[in-house]
Amino acid sequence: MASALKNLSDYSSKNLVDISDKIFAVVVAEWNEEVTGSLYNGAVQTLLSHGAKQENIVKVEVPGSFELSLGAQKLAQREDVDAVICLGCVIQGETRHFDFICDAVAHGVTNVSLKYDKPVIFGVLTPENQKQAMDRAGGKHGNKGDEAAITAIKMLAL
Ligand SMILES: Nc1c(NC[C@H](O)[C@H](O)[C@H](O)CO)[nH]c(=O)[nH]c1=O
Ligand SMILES: CC(=O)[C@@H](O)COP(=O)(O)O
Repeated sequence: MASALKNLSDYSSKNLVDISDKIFAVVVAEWNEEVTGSLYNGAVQTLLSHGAKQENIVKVEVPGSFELSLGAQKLAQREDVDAVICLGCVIQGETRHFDFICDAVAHGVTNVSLKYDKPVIFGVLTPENQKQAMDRAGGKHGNKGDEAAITAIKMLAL
């Protein structure tokens, strides 16, 4: 369902697990930092509002979304980390580079999650332009960071 039809920050908080002792690693891409910074703020606020402790939220920055997979792997392999949230924004350019990055990070993040049997959340925007990105980073369609954080919490219930 398109974000235009389902706000990214519209979710149910029912029946969530206690996350007061859970450690969340958040890997943030530096590319499009205005957008990814908003995603990060949304994710952290969502985690805190559901009982996570600030000291249990570990932030790691990587250069771009392509590097999110390796950043996620380095954190997922830590026994003390319960879930990893990957945040990025890949904006379409003139060439097919966009496709390769998006495909690589989607597969890479999935592989890390399966390898370490932990939630590794794909919180990566793949917009056509800056406006679409901002609309999904705290704008009219909500915040992808909120969605990524609540997804991590829900996956911890499995
Ligand atoms: N164009 C965007 C990039 N490009 C950089 C790649 O992610 C990567 O860092 C580079 O190819 C070196 O490996 N990254 C984004 O996150 N967003 C973009 O729009
Ligand atoms: C998604 C990208 O890497 C993008 O910024 C590259 O732009 P272009 O395809 O115009 O080189």
